Amino acid sequence: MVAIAYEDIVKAPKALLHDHLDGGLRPATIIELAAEVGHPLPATEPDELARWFVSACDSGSLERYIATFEHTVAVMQTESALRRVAAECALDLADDGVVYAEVRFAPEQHLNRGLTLEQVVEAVLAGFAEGAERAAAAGRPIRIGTLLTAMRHAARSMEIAELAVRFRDTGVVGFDIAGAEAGFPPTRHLDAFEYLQRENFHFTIHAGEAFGLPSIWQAIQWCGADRLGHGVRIVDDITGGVLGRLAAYVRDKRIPLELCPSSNVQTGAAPSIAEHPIGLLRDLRFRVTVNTDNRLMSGTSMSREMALLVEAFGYGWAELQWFTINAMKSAFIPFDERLSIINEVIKPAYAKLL
Ligand SMILES: O=c1[nH]cnc2c1ncn2[C@H]1C[C@H](O)[C@@H](CO)O1
Ligand SMILES: [Zn+2]
Repeated sequence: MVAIAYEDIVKAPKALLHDHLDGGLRPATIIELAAEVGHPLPATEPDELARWFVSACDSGSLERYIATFEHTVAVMQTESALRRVAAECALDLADDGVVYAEVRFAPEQHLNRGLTLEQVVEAVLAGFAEGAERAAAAGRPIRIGTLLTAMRHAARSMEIAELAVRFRDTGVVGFDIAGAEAGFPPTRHLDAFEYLQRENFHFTIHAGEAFGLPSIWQAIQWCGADRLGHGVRIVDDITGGVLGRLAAYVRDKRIPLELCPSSNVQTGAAPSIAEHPIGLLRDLRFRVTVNTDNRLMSGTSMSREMALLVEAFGYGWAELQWFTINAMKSAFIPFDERLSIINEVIKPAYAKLL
């Protein structure tokens, strides 16, 4: 098999479903914005700060990993900062060859300097639009959908779900809950999920990352999640290649798994990339997608995640196309729009590579 060059992975179109806005800031931007608001940082030089995030997140604990977001959330408290961070996010993803991305963030975390929830969402949407416009002008078109996240330890999920529905025609394509998983089961937010179902809206739930099967079961069978954020611990219901009832349900219903290999190794959800359950789940034909989670905290990108899998599992273009089409099929934008990206952008590009 011919080895795949990293530059070629960058050029190939990729689709990303699980990326946090506050987990993907440019280190230099954090430093500039922190200076403006007087927020103290653990490092003051971009490369050093980048290394600090990755090593602080390498602890094997989701809670300690999430604690590092203190430094990104602190500098995302004004309309101009939110707009800039969102625009740079769109540009960075487009530069990495991402043609479709769903980027999520929790509006409730950006109210410390007096913004309203609406102002926060409007600023981020304006930033994505600006970034996507600049990327298209540079010859790298990208479509970005926004997901609004509610924090699972807090009690604002209903309010955030209503906010998401209010912005459904202006760029918000779905809803999510995130934050520490152990002790905060999805059913805590059942009213929000039931509301979203009545509204015919889409949502994913972080589940099966730091907690196991009960979390996945609740997310799907109680809350009605369209997709699983991570969902990697579904392997606990697979023994010797034999699927238990929950794993069988997830596979039979083609429930998309938003797998995030590097992030999972950092938080201890997987021992290494080579031993990541993505290998098994792909072999068993689950609806597997590859994602970044937090590019800053993992020092990663979509191309890097793909390259790590190529190296660890010997994947070729056929597998990379499969992951990409799986993600595009599982996106929260309308079916006809998904199909046109698959048929007009993804398939023609991979046809030249296969
Ligand atoms: O992988 C994750 N699991 C649970 N929560 C997460 C993960 N990555 C980021 N978060 C949290 C921290 C962010 O501040 C929040 C919204 O993006 O979501
Ligand atoms: Zn996440």
